[in-house]
Amino acid sequence: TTAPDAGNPFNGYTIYLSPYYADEVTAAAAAISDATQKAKALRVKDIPTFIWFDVIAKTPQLGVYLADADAKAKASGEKYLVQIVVYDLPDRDCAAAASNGEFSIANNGMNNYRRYIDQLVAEIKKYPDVRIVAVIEPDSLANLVTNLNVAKCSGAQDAYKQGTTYAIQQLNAVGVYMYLDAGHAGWLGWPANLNPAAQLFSDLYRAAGSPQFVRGLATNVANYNALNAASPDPVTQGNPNYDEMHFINQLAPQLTSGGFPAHFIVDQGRSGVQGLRQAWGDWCNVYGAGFGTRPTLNTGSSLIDAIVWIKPGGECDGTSNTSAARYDTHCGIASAHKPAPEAGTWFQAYFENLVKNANPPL
Ligand SMILES: O=[N+]([O-])c1ccc(O[C@@H]2O[C@H](CO)[C@@H](O[C@@H]3O[C@H](CO)[C@@H](O[C@@H]4O[C@H](CO)[C@@H](O)[C@H](O)[C@H]4O)[C@H](O)[C@H]3O)[C@H](O)[C@H]2O)cc1
Ligand SMILES: [Mg+2]
Repeated sequence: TTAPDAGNPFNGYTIYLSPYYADEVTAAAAAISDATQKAKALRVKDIPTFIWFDVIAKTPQLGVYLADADAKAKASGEKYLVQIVVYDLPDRDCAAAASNGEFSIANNGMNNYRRYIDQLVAEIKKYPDVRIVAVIEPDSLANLVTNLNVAKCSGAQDAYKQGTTYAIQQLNAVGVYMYLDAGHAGWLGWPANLNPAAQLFSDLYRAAGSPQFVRGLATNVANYNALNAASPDPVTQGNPNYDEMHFINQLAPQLTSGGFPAHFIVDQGRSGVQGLRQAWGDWCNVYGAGFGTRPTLNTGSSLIDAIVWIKPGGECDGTSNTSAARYDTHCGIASAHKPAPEAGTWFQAYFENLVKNANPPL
């Protein structure tokens, strides 16, 4: 492959709008009777989100999106960038129940995962003119920092490291710009977690051969923290890194000294409203959340390439059905909007609140 362009990979690119999410939003708006809210909801169609490849069956769809972006680029003369999330490790989401994936380590999981990555790579190879930015495996390495006391996480440690290494090496070979998932300020941002996190990320990066297309880390994926909080949310009490900016400013130099000169992208898709949670660890369908700062390269920090919307607002975090196989107690607590459908499926009431509570307003 060619070497990566220096600097911010988003610079000069038109971000491809996910047709999948656009269809979800169109259907959602159709179900809203209030004219003002309906109009606001429809505006979300034009806001770029990341496309999640959470099952191997979706991998051929990447080729469809890349072909579409390629055609749009050739028709308009613009350069197109497609935002994806790679999210299918075996024993996925090891500290929770809500987003458990299709592959298990015990059942040929590593071979299946390599096949999943290989299928993404095969689609990517067909469209060399379309730029891809990928967030790599939300909730994987972060769980190895704080949850090795959870049996499923300690059991998944090698698979997560080997799987992530395979993914970044294979995607690097086809020029995909990558940001590894790094939890958020309320997870790895606690002072006690910072150095272990920096150690884990930089060790893995160097052991993989410092892949040149690995640009850095993604933070706050599917979480609700402010990038720059006007004042610390009460639940952050005790953590001086009370927002993503503080977390990033503390983490970046430790990564650089570990040989990983990381830049960042920060999810603000559901960060419009602060002060919602009973506890900072509340992550499931937090009630009252609003769409946050619109995606932009005007981030206010040379460490941050872009503010982005990674978790598509309206897609559920997890079911509130206590008898469901993937029921996680975090989706049944006071902070959580109930009743909620299965993770990844459309949560209409939640979406309507995101629209209503959007800050800045839609
Ligand atoms: O003051 N002190 O002295 C002190 C001492 C120790 C402290 O411990 C810290 O407490 C934190 C909670 O405050 C914990 O952070 C939570 O960890 C969970 C995983 O275990 C995360 O859950 C994931 O969230 C994802 C979406 O983000 C979901 O997609 C995914 O399914 C879901 O699993 C939460 O976000 C995240 O907020 C830290 O681990 C923990 O180390 C804290 C303070
Ligand atoms: Mg999840």
